[in-house]
Amino acid sequence: MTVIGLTGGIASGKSTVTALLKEKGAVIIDADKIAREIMSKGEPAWFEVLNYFGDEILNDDRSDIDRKKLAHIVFSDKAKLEVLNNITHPKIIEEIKRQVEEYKKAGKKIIVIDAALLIETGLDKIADEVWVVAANEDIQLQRLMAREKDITKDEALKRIKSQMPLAEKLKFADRVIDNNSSIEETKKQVDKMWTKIS
Ligand SMILES: CC(C)(COP(=O)(O)OP(=O)(O)OC[C@H]1O[C@@H](n2cnc3c(N)ncnc32)[C@H](O)[C@@H]1O)[C@@H](O)C(=O)NCCC(=O)NCCS
Ligand SMILES: Nc1ncnc2c1ncn2[C@@H]1O[C@H](COP(=O)(O)OP(=O)(O)OP(=O)(O)O)[C@@H](O)[C@H]1O
Repeated sequence: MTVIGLTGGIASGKSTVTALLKEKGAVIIDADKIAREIMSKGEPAWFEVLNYFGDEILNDDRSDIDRKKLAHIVFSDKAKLEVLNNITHPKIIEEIKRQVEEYKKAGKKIIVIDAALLIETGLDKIADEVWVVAANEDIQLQRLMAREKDITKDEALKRIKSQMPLAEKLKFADRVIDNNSSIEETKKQVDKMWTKIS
């Protein structure tokens, strides 16, 4: 049984790599999905987030948090990002740990935690191995802007800069997947790594 902590900057290719690992039989714990769930309407984080950021972060029919509005606020203001992190991270960490235990009990052999903030949240400590998906900042920016059509270059850069630099992340890496070239090249690296762990 191996717990892999898969990390990398925004749009570095984590989802692309986890999709390949899933095809091979790994189970995936997606931190972004958990973050959305713990902040959905009526959940404790929903109330805490609204309490601090106010109703203006709601969408027009007030049925949900407008993630674009919230992103605009927190990625332009370090202190506010820290408040959001302080509200959400303990809950995300708790849920990820719960899922890891559940999968272990179910006898799953390879468990992957897909989290951009794996190291920042200390979740690397519950992983047997840390894998870093590496993409240079210009590639990250290019792919992020192609994926999120309505994000401005300034917003994209702010989000990239709000994260731990790749060079720092690499210090924690047991394995590195270079995702600067084609998906085919990335797949070859993942295939090789899979044979080593399975
Ligand atoms: C700010 C929010 C509303 C923006 O939502 P949006 O739908 O635009 O983005 P999404 O949640 O899909 O995240 C996309 C990527 O943004 C980056 N990102 C998200 N949160 C953060 C953060 N707190 N700090 C730095 N980067 C972040 C990550 O690379 C992530 O993969 C949302 O990201 C959020 O609630 N973040 C706080 C929770 C968190 O830390 N999530 C990441 C867990 S690893
Ligand atoms: N090697 C590649 N060549 C071309 N495009 C790629 C490659 N790898 C990923 N992409 C594309 O780049 C974008 C970002 O990749 P992906 O969504 O896998 O990154 P991520 O790290 O999971 O992002 P996030 O931090 O937002 O969760 C996607 O649109 C994806 O299809």
